[in-house]
Amino acid sequence: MKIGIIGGGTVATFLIKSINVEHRLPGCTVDSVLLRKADVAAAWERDYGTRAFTDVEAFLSSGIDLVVEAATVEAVRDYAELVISKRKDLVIISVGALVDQKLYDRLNEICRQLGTHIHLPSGAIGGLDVIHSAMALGQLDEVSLTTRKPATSLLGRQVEAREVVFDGTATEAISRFPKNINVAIVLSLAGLGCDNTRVKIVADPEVTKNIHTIEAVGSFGKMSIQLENDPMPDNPKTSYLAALSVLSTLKKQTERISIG
Ligand SMILES: NC(=O)C1=CN([C@@H]2O[C@H](COP(=O)(O)OP(=O)(O)OC[C@H]3O[C@@H](n4cnc5c(N)ncnc54)[C@H](OP(=O)(O)O)[C@@H]3O)[C@@H](O)[C@H]2O)C=CC1
Ligand SMILES: O=C([O-])CC(=O)C(=O)O
Repeated sequence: MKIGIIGGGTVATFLIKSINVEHRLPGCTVDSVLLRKADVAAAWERDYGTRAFTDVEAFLSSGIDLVVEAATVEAVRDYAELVISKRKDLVIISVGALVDQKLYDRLNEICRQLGTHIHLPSGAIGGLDVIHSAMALGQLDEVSLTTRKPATSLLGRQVEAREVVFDGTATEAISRFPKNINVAIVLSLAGLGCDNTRVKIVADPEVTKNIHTIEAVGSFGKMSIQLENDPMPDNPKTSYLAALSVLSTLKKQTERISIG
């Protein structure tokens, strides 16, 4: 499988090192990367021997089978439709873009017409399997997410004491914190939707981890899961688990037996 990555930051670098340098996904290579700056593209070609493009059409024509978006919610808005229209499967990690129901419906319809697939990794959280099962008969009553992160990751400044910086719906949460709460949108899409999923975001001067607590109630019973995620050293907003979840999603594409 020939993979193309959009973005050249923390997750993209983790992927190219894991796949092309450490050969963690046999049969897969990152062949192309789409970046915004020519000097960064030149550095990627030099450092990783991959092809790096600043033009999206050239990137999509480079013989890749599947595209991983590892950039921003804006990049999803700009490129997702084009990628799947060229019959490339797409992995989206900046899931927050899909809070836009019109974009979601358009992408879904193109995939249906062309037989392409969009994969949304579980990212920095867990428990989506439970939410999915609960939704099989639509019997999920409540879902909530409480995210506690270092204040500097959320606000770009330190705070004196623990502070609730947001309490509302997933829809509002992602518009306020587009680089910190993509997890709320994947949770919403699996469950009750973005307007019916409660999100609380807490800036904490004490924590060094990204802590996500997910609670759900339905006909199955109750779920409560807490992740205490180690951050990526290069971008503490992003949890290591989020990068691992993209790698795991790619691995699943190569397997014949699906678990979960
Ligand atoms: N679903 C989940 O659970 C999680 C999702 N995320 C999301 O994953 C995404 C990637 O995270 P991370 O790698 O840590 O972020 P980084 O900020 O480290 O990297 C983002 C990269 O994207 C590049 N970029 C931005 N816009 C474009 C564009 N239009 N075309 C090509 N490249 C672009 C930036 O390059 P430059 O600005 O230099 O051009 C930068 O290199 C983020 O949106 C993040 O919020 C993160 C954690 C969890
Ligand atoms: O990585 C995390 O812990 C969560 C995150 O940034 C996001 O969902 O955008």
